[in-house]
Amino acid sequence: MTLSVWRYSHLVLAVSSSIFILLASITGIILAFEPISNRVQPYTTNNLNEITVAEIATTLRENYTEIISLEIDKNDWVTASIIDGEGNNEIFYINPKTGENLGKPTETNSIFQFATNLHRSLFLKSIGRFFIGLTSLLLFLISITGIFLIFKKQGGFRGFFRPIVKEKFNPYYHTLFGRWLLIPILIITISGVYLSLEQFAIIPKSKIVHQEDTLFAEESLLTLSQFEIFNNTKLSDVRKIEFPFAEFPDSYFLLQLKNKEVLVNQFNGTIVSEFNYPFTALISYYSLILHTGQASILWSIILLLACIGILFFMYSGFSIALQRRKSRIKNRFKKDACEYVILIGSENGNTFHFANALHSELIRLGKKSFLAELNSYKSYKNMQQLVVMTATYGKGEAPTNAKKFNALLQTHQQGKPFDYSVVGFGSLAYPDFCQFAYDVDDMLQQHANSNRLDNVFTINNQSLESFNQWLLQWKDKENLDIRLPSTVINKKKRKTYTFEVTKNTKADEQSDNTFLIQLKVTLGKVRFKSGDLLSIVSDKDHRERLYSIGKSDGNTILISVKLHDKGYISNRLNNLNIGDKIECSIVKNKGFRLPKKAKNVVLIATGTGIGPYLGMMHENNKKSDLHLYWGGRKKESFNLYKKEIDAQLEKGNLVSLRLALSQEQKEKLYIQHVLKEDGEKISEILKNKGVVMICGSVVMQKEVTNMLDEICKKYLKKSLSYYQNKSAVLMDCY
Ligand SMILES: Cc1cc2nc3c(=O)[nH]c(=O)nc-3n(C[C@H](O)[C@H](O)[C@H](O)COP(=O)(O)O)c2cc1C
Repeated sequence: MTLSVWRYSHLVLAVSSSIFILLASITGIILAFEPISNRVQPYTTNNLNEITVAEIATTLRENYTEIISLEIDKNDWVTASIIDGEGNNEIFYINPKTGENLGKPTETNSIFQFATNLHRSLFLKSIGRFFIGLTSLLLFLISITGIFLIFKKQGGFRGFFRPIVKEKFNPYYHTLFGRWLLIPILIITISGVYLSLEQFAIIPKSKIVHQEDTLFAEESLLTLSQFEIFNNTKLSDVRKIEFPFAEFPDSYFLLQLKNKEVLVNQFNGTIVSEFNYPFTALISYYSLILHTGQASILWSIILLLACIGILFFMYSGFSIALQRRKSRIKNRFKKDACEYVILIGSENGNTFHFANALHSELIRLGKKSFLAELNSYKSYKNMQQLVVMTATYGKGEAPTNAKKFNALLQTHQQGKPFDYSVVGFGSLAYPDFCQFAYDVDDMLQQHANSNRLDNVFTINNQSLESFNQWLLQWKDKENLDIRLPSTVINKKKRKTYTFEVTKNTKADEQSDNTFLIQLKVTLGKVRFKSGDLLSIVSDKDHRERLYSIGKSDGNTILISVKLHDKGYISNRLNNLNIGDKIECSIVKNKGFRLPKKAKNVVLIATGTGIGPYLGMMHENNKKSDLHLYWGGRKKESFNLYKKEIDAQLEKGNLVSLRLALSQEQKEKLYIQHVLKEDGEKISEILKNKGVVMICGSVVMQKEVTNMLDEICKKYLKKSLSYYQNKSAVLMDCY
């Protein structure tokens, strides 16, 4: 079954039952407090497993003249029903150890009564009960479809417990909490359905008929404390004890235990009849206990969390669905009238956001642009430019709305030649980064009349900065004055801090136009770790630039920057002098931190990608063995970092260093070549639970991951994705 069918069922079930689920969860939250509040009542006893039936029966006989019954409810409160000296029936809680009267049972708190009625029947008697039962069933089906969605998301059955890639808040926590609360929710729903079926007598309640002994044995008078069955039975196993109503041989003790009922001769304690409850009665008993959370505070807390979780799932689920709905397409012109065609491949709607931005800019510039999903690919009579923007899902597969593209491409031909560009949206956290974009590029290359304008451009984590980079290069080729609309730029505001420059090496003093700048926050404390990102927003075009940071002495930030001629922010940073101030914010990047547990870590970087590693070496107080591979152009290129690296080598914070200096010999030597030479060592590290980290450009990342894949296949007989799935390969590339 396809992803969309599961997703559609999940959503339809949720929408159709949302009001009832809402009511059931809110009342469920209130009711979860009932067993918790009951537990703190003075009648609650925690030692029922230390008291035998013989002890309590003897105590009661000593204290009261006539006893009718003794009952232990789901809160472990013990109630005695007796006839007093004046012949009145009295019911009260007792201390099971001493038999002391602890007071009369009080009415259930009115809030709990109200919530119980609403939860059970919506105050609508049978009809309400029916809807509540149905809601349980629907919630059960929602959970089942949810399980399949998690399988799909995590790349199969085995991936169920794998770490979830952290994307946006709602999808991430919807999946994470979904996994945690799955079992309690399944238990709530199955027990709810069972109790409803029983209410409507679809599952019959079992009746017990004892086969009584007709000999009515009266001989061998024993005291209650001598009854074997009474001595062998603890109160924790008892639900109710009915005492004999008269001193006749055909009047027995009736012991209702958790799993059976026993008739006991009142004179000698022999078992007259014993009846194990049928399976249905046990299920009924445990359904009630599990559904209400009585009998265990821990379980009632879990139920409480599950009900809160259900409310969160409703909120996050609907907002995910809304986000997808936002990806509606609005076209002003007919498809055959347009010179620009933008085709989208998207699962969760984010790619639409970018495609819409380009589409509206083209319209603003008076161009005729047509927007469509990849699955609606047709022939476009006047198309001159095709832009495909697509996400990748699963194991490098097409998103749902792009699955048919390949087939459609074979069916629909384009009459005129056209240029095309492919922009891949993906995440480096997945083994097959933007794979579907590369596949689309291959498909289009085979297509008659197509002319590829540029290589596939990949965008990690919906980076606005990368999208803008692509837009700049594309608009130059198209000679268009495109600007990113503010709806795209102002996605979210981050908390900013004022930083002061404490060191700046300046680009003109180094080869390769790179420099190292050190910043310290001026006021308050800002928390960050090496590998996090520093965000600087340009006051000119309001675009955000992100730099990987290293954490250095005294909570200072260290970044390595390449100066670009036209780069506004890199020029601004380069021109800063010691003592100058700059406003920046910190973006947490938890997926790219120095691993706490790995004994060996391989650090791979080219150029300024070394920045976070400078901090990581500094932070390496657990003394993992760090092995650095760095790629640059010349010997002098490394001078900027040499002093610091030598110091770290000396301290033992860095164990080995290998440089790949491309222009220092006749044949170009790149970082992947050096990695190949050290293939065996790297494979040993991966095999022994070590971690490989990669930081730098996406181009380098592609070469390096290809080489690592080769190494893994050669030495470990496994592909790199095996280690990526185990979070043994961390990447931060741009
Ligand atoms: C379940 C799941 C699987 C993904 N698989 C990949 C993948 O294999 N390769 C990749 O580059 N990105 C992968 N991604 C990242 C998405 O392609 C990326 O976040 C994209 O920007 C989402 O765009 P959309 O919201 O338009 O669907 C995956 C994301 C999710 C949630």
